[in-house]
Amino acid sequence: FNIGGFKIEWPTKLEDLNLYCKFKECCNDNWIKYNRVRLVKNLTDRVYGQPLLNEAVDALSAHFNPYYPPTKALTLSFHGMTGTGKNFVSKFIAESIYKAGSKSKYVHHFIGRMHFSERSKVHEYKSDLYSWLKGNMSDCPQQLFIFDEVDKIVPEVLNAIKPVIDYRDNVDGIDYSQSVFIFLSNTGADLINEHYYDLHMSEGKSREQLSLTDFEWLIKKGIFNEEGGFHHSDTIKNNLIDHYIPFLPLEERHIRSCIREEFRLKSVTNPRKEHIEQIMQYIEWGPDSSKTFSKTGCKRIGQKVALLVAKYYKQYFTGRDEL
Ligand SMILES: Nc1ncnc2c1ncn2[C@@H]1O[C@H](COP(=O)(O)OP(=O)(O)OP(=O)(O)O)[C@@H](O)[C@H]1O
Repeated sequence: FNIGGFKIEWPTKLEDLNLYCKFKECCNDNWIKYNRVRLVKNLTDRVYGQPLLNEAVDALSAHFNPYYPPTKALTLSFHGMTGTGKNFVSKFIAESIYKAGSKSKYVHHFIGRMHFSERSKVHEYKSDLYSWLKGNMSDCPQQLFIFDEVDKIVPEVLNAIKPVIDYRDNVDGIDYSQSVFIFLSNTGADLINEHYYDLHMSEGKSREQLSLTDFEWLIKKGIFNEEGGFHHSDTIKNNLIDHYIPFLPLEERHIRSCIREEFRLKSVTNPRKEHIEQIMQYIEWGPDSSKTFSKTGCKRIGQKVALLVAKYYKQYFTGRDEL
């Protein structure tokens, strides 16, 4: 409407009100801005034994390069055994893009076993997923979708996202190219572990000397053939996954670092040696005879440390010896 010759437009969405976006998350640069430095710092300081993540960082930096807008959604597929850091790293990625981190309304987390596991519902899942993605992206094109436990997703469901992650500017008038999809699974973990073990033992390569090409072909072959969400999937057939990132199995030095970090998070900067050893007792090692890797990575270490800190609270925080 017009007041004294000034044209005033009534906002159609709450987000059009500047004040609203100061306090509530909106789809703009104040709330969504990729921060490479923050991501690198978190990965370097807090994630142990995964040097190949550098490639994921480069992929994200290229995707968010303001001078070369992306031509398709970025798709990363993380593979590795349990407790090696797939969810942990996804959280840091969310924090590097969204001010609100994983709590952002633009970050979506699906869990295979919980959301897409019933074979009889495959058609329903596909159409629901497609319309849901479309709805969200029409609201804001910069979304992060994390699909956890892809190996538990009924095969074919993920074919529904093919049009969304394909090389197209827009589908039905919606721009999908700015979004990021991360798929997490244990699929291919045995192949990754065996291959790493071979490279390490027979060729003497350290994990820092490895590159993505040592693993990508292996993972791609494995996930296409193994049961699960990518089994014979169109997404793989059409090369729509941009990078397959292997999460390497963790060794003793990494597990010790995880234990120390968990103590630090509970304000214990100088844990007792015997307490560290006590937690090491819980860890199961493999493969069979060599016992080089933790079978559960750093999973559950946080809970074990919490238990010890609670039990020895007085010793740690008051300097007194009684329990
Ligand atoms: N590489 C790592 N460096 C440091 N901490 C780690 C690492 N891997 C796992 N952790 C610790 O273990 C916890 C569990 O790891 P996370 O949930 O990321 O495992 P995951 O690979 O996603 O396992 P799953 O396949 O079972 O889902 C993390 O919250 C983190 O505290």
